[in-house]
Amino acid sequence: MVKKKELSRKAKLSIYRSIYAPTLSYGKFGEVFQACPTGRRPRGRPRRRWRDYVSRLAWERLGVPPEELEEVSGMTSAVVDTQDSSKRRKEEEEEEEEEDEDFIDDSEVEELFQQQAPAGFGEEQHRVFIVHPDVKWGSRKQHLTTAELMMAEAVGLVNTLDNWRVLDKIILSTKTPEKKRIFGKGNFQSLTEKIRQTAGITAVFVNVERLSPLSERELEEAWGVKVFDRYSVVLHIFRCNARTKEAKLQISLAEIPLLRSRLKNEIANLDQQGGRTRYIGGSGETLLEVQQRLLKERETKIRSALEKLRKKRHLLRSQRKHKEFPVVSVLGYTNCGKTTLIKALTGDSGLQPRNQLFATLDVTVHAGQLPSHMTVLYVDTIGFLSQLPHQLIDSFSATLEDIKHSDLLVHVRDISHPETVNQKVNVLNVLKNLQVPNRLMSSMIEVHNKIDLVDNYESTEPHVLPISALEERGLDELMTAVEKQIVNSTGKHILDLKVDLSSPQLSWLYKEATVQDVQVDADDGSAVVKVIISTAAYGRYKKLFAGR
Ligand SMILES: Nc1nc2c(ncn2[C@@H]2O[C@H](COP(=O)(O)OP(=O)(O)OP(=O)(O)O)[C@@H](O)[C@H]2O)c(=O)[nH]1
Ligand SMILES: [Mg+2]
Repeated sequence: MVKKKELSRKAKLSIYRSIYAPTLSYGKFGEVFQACPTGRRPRGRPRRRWRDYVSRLAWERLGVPPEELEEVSGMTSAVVDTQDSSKRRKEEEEEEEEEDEDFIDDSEVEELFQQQAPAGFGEEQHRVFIVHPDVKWGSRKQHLTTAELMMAEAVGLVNTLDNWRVLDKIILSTKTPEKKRIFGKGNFQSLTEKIRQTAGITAVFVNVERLSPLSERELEEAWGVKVFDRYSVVLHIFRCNARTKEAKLQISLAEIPLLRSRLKNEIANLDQQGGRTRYIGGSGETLLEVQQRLLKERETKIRSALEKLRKKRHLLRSQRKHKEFPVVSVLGYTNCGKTTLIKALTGDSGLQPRNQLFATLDVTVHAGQLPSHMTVLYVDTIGFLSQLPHQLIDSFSATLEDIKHSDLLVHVRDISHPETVNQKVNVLNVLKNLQVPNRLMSSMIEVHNKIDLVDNYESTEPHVLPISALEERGLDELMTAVEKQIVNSTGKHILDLKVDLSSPQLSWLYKEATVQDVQVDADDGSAVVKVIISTAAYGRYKKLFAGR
C-alpha cells in the first residue's frame, strides 16, 4: 500500500509503470500526474468532483475503468482519497505490513532459485545412460506411440542440455513398472551389469514420469550413479531457460517435491546412523521436522508471490481487453515453431526461436497487424510435452490460464515430426484438462508448420493451413483466416462509414472504434472512414448520428 503523504511523483510513476508498462507509453502516465501531481485534492475542490475528475482522467488517458482503479494497489486512495483520518492511516499501515511479509524482490527470487538447485544438476557435465521401460500390455501401455519414438524424445531432452550427452541407451520390457526396481529380477540384473560395466557413465535417466524417493535411492545404490526421471530432467531444462521472475518462481515451486524427496532420502540415510531422533537445539523438533517446516514456509512464500504476479497479470489482461486489442494465443507442442511463427507475423526481432525443447518459458505478447490493419496481440506460450508431470503443469498453470482468455487460439503443429499425430492428441488433451471454453476450441485454427521439410506435402485433414514459418510461406492465408475468426469471435465489423467532417463523427469513431483509414473528399467536406467497430458501438453510433 502506498502512503499518500509520502507519495512522490517519482514513486507514483514507478507504481503506474510497474502496472501498466507493458501496454502504455510513458507519456500517458505523465499526463495523469500532471493533472494531480501531489496526489492530493486541491484546496476548495469538492471531494466528489475531484474523484470524478481523476476517475475520468484515468479512464480517458489510461483506459482504466473506475472499478479497476480501486484494484490498483491503493492508487485511488493515493490519488483521490485525501481523507486524513487516523483510522484510514492505521488500515494502510496494517495492509503495508501484511504486504511486506510475503513480498519477494528480484534478488530474493534469484537467491531462492540458485539456492535450491537440486543436487546432481548445476553446471555438472553428465554422460547419460538412458533406460526406457517398455510396458507391452496393461493399462500403462502407451497406445499412440512406440518405445523407439519415446526413446528418441528422451534423447532429445538430454541433448537439449549443454553439458549433457547420451553415452548409451536401452529399451527394456517390463510388466511391473510400478515396482521399486521397475524391471523383473533378470532384466534388472543384466541392466545393472551393463551400467556398471560401461565406462564413463555419470547418470542414468529412467524415462518414466516420476520415480518415488525410495526407488530413486535404491536405483542409485544399485547403480552407483545419479538417477534422474522425466520430471527432474524437464525441470532442469526449465531451470536453464528461465529468465523472468515469474518463470523462476514457478520452477522453484515445481522443485519443492524434488527437495522433499531428497530430504526423505537424506533423513533415511541419517536414520541408519540413528540421526532422526536427535532434537535440534532444545527446540523439540527433530531435524526432519525442522527441514520440513522450512520447506513448507518456502512453498507458502513462493505461492503467495506467484499469486501477486497472477493478480497483476489479471489486471493487465482486463486492460488489454479494455483497449480492445484482440488476443491470439499461439500454442502447440514444444519446438513446433510457435516463436518462429510469431516472429514472422509481427517482425519482432527480439524473438529468439531456438532448436531446443522448452526454449520459451515465459508468456510474451507481441503486437501484429492483420490485412485490414487491425492490431492483434499474439501470445507466445510455453510448449507442451507428452506425459509432462502434473505437478509441473500445476506450477505453470497460471501461465497457461492466459490461453483461456484469448479471442482466438492458433494450434501450430510440426508436420515434419514423426510423432505429429501423437503430439496433436497431447495438445488437445492438455487444452481439455485446462477446461478451455468450447467457443475457443471450435474456432481454433490448426496450422501445419514446417512444410518445407516434407516432400510434396499434401494435407489429409480438412480445414488446416499449411505454412512454413521459417520460409514465410502461407502467412497471408493464415492472417486472413485469423482476421475472419477474430471478427466473428469478437462481434466486430469492418465497415466503411461516410462521415461529415464538420460533425464530431470522426473524433467519436477515433475514441470508440479502431480507425483504419480515412479518405477525405475535400469537395463536399466528407470522408470515408474504414473502421473496426463492435456491434454495440455501431449501435450507439447510428443512434447518435442518425440522419446525418
Ligand atoms: N525447416 C523449418 N524449421 C522451422 C520452421 N519453423 C520453425 N522452425 C525451426 O524449429 C525450431 C524451433 O522453433 P521455435 O520457434 O523456437 O519453436 P517453439 O514452438 O517456439 O519451441 P518452444 O518455445 O521450445 O516450445 C527452430 O530451430 C526453428 O528454426 C519451419 O517452418 N521450417
Ligand atoms: Mg518458443
